[in-house]
Amino acid sequence: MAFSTLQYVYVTLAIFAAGCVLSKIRAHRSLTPFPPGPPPRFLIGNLLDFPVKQPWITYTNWRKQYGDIVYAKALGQRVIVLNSTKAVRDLFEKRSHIYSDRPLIAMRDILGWKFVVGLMHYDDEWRKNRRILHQKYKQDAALAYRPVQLSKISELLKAILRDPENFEHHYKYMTASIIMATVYGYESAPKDDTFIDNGDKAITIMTNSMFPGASLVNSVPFLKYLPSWVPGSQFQRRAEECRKLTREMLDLPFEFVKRNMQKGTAIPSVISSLIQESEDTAENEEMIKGLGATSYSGTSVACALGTFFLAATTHPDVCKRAQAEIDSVTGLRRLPDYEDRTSLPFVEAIYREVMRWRPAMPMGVAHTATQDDVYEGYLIPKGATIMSNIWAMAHDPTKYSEPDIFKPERFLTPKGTLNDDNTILTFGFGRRICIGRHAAESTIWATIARVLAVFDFSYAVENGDPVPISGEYTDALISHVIPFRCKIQPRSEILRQLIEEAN
Ligand code: HEM
Repeated sequence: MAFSTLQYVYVTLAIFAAGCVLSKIRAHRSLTPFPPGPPPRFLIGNLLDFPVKQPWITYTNWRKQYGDIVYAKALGQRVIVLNSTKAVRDLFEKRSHIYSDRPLIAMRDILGWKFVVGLMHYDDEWRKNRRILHQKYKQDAALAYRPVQLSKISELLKAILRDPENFEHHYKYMTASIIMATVYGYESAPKDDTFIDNGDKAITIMTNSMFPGASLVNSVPFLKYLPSWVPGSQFQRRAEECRKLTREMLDLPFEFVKRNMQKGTAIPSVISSLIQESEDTAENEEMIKGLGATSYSGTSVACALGTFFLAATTHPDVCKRAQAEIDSVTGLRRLPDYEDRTSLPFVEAIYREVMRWRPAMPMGVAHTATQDDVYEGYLIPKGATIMSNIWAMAHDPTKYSEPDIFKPERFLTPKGTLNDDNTILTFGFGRRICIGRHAAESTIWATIARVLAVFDFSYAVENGDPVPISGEYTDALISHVIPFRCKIQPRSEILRQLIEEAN
């Protein structure tokens, strides 16, 4: 059909108008500066500035130099680091319609972790998955997991009593076994459990690979097309191993539940209820597998527990004060329970301080903006990787004096009651806030209360000298204290008996 003269005029005017709008946007964008940041180098930008070791410490130092919002760029990847609670709340919460997406992290797909809700794009698939998981982990739903949590904590107390030197293995194992029991109705073997070991290895590879500086392919995504024998693409071999472990992590526990459901022996669990509630299609099956494996994100609980064991060993005064408080409530006749929580303000303060002092995910999980935005006069470009530096917020000296010191009293009023600072920053922000935070909190709080109720901590002694503890942490997205030695013993004979009788 031929255009009339009038149609030509309309089309020309429309193109002219669109051109004006676009050039206005470009002009606006070029006038608005990026936030300050380290000066880029020729061609490679800030590639060498992205730290691999303890990135949160470098980013916190950047705050002193460049402020609360820092910008860096390497090979096309734009990174914004938010170093203050205000900036994070302003963007991730007040403008959550723009800031709830996740950046494209090349390693996510290469490692086979597309299914995990925490790394999905802000789209309908994420909405559907998040809604389902929310039903299973919201505050009142999480109450259902308490009996399993308490019984696994009792097993932990017994394991420490029997074999105190391996306390790290015991609390990590407990964390994983709570997930396996609640998510799959699966009782894990005391050690060398295939489900737990597979998941652990896959998560370790994944969380070590997620930061911008952790693997070159995160900055240069086309490297993923290189075969593994090409120098610089060693990550392909690691990825192959991770994909195999991840596939097993998705399939094996799911098949275990399905088999037991067919035999009529399945223990009720998150996965058995999802199977019952959904239509039996291949698509649903894959989604349920992904939801099950997403729950492995809960292993960050172990990092918080590692911090608690570290603080308990290095702060005997804190333990003594907590124990006096617990004894006054339990009368040394029973273990503390969730009903005692409001009567134990100092134990609560320890929980808050454990989460603040060494946040398990010091850089949170990166968000991205779905459109260009301007904040405090700076351009936040669409698609930039935006990291919340939870470490910097939790160590802000204007809010927490002597932030590097473990001091639970900072959460108490002079009268000894709790103050109103009850936000746990390390669970993240906005629409992507941690789904499992209520379940995580129950496990961590009850472990702290029960372990302190029955055990004393001190430094391990070798040749008459205390064995020093470095107190250093791993560099990954989920950061764990480097293994250390300590001495753990029951506080008294009566309490030893209480541990042996606990169930
Ligand atoms: C100490 C323990 C935990 C910590 C520190 C933690 C921390 C976090 C953080 C920082 C985020 C990202 C928030 C953001 O984007 O701003 C997150 C997301 C998430 N967490 Fe946790 N988490 C913990 C335990 C758990 C547990 C027990 C589960 C069990 C289901 C869980 C499931 C999830 C899921 C599914 C997401 C993704 C949410 C989304 O992207 O929509 N987490 N968590």
